[in-house]
Amino acid sequence: MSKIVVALGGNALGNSPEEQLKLVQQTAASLVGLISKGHQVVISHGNGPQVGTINLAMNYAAEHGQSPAFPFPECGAMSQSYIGYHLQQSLQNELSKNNLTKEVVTLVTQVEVDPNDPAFSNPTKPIGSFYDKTTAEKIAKEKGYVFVEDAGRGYRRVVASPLPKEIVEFKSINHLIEANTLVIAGGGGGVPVVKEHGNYKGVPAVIDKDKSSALLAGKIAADQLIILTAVDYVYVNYGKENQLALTETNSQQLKEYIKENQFSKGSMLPKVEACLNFLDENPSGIALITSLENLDEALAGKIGTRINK
Ligand SMILES: Nc1ncnc2c1ncn2[C@@H]1O[C@H](COP(=O)(O)OP(=O)(O)O)[C@@H](O)[C@H]1O
Ligand SMILES: NC(=O)OP(=O)(O)O
Repeated sequence: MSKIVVALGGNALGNSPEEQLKLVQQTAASLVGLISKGHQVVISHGNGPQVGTINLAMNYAAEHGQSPAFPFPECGAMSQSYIGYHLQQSLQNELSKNNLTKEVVTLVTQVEVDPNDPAFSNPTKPIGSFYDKTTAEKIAKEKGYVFVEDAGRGYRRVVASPLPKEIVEFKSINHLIEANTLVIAGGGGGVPVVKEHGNYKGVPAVIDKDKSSALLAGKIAADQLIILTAVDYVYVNYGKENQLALTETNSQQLKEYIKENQFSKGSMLPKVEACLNFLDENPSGIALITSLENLDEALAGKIGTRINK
């Protein structure tokens, strides 16, 4: 039996609640397949597009006098319950279909960050929709948001993405795992909080969920970290004619590729860094980066980038 942390990419979860539910249902079938083989699975997920959409909607309602203003950390918490609800329901239905008895729970998770993290003055985390350059420039002017080009897919608003330091609810997550409950935790990387005079306080940022998932995987001594996104492999020379899929690789080789700037900031780079962090914590572990839609094929060893220490 292996202990496996599976992190679902926010961008791989579609563009609407309907698309997301369909993709989550499909992934739930693969995850329950793992559980039925006796593996212990812990689930986390991203929230980039979702928290951006929630924030946009809340700001719009507030600007039109139809709702009070909702701070950014509250939007992060909403994204955890929105995605957690889809995951929870899909997993419950799939477990029941397979005659498996297991509790499923989503834990609203706060993750402590350093208030002096330099990330607060250098936004890198893409959130919300993709825009063309002209529209992005117009919104940036109107709202003061920062936009960047995101891995060849268009322009997106970026927010600060401080490093995760501590998972506030870690003990509860661990109790639930030990009680054989299927836990969904650390959604959207966790709602970022700082400690002020001994009290936690939410801060406007989006923690990279791959980094939080790696932290969680290290803390529970997971054997595997599986990062599910929109591409089947990590590539070198991504998007170029000589693009090459990495099937088996290791920390040393990936560090060399990072030096060559092979992985885009705010998308593939944090995933690769998260895998390196996990393998530093657990050198006998395995990290896998592959697509959400083809998880079964990846679990069968047919696709995906496998990373060893
Ligand atoms: N070297 C690379 N190999 C594979 N994908 C890359 C690479 N560089 C950038 N990407 C982009 O990174 C994306 C995954 O990051 P992102 O969309 O932020 O993930 P998530 O699914 O966690 O939301 C891929 O869909 C791809 O567009
Ligand atoms: N929070 C986070 O890392 O989200 P994505 O997976 O959507 O980038």
